[in-house]
Amino acid sequence: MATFSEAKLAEASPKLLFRQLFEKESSTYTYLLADVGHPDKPALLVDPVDSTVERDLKLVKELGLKVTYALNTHCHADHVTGTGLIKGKVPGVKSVISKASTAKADLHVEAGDKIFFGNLFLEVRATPGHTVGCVTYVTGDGPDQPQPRMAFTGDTLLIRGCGRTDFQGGSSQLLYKSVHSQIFTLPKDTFIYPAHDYKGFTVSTVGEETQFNPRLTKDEFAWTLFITDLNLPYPKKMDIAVPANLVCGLQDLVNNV
Ligand SMILES: N[C@@H](CCC(=O)N[C@@H](CSS)C(=O)NCC(=O)O)C(=O)O
Ligand SMILES: [Fe+2]
Repeated sequence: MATFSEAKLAEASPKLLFRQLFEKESSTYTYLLADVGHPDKPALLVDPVDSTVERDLKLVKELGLKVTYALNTHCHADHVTGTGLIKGKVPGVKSVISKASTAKADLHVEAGDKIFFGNLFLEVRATPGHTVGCVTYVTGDGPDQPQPRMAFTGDTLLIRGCGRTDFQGGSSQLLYKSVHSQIFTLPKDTFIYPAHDYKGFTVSTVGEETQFNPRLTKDEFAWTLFITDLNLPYPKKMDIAVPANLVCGLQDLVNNV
């Protein structure tokens, strides 16, 4: 006979709680997702920043959620990830990043992998180009999963923009291919949630970006000319951020061991 909690779990229908959080210094978005239809309210954080971990975990506590995973879309160059700090503060949280990133984490993911939180999940799409290990996390496809779908594109696709391709194994050819084959092929109503915004946008859709993204609507020749002539200064924190993010944001602890 099923116990009360097993029966409750079997009955539980997935229900997404979603919050978009912003870190001003690096213009980074962190996303909080939880299955609040599940008795444990399991949650995950995508691209947390070290300086806003306290804020994010306070919100998690207020909402009665249980964080199980802290994910990165890639090894960031402009800010230090909060995943290591979160692991230290919330026992049991597993850090997640792509295998191709070569960064330290509890879980290394590849294309097609699914990360479950309750009865909801994010699916991994490999979207290299901004860095060699960039991935896009897409909400699940299926009758119980939230619709329209949501794509957490990291720095691969920004709203009306995209990530630079001039460091960390970046490749303009790969970024173009990743966006066109892995993101623009999603249903048109799929929401685009990027890791940064420098222009005041919060959300877009696949349909909007396929029409209005000034970079990725170019043909491949015009795109290559454009992106190779971008000439952006390197991120100010790059020399601190990249080595720290290769060890889950815990460079100081690792160096002091
Ligand atoms: N000024 C910022 C860094 C800005 C920057 O280079 N952003 C990256 C994403 S973070 S790795 C990028 O790809 N930008 C594309 C663009 O078109 O702006 C700093 O100093 O941190
Ligand atoms: Fe980046």
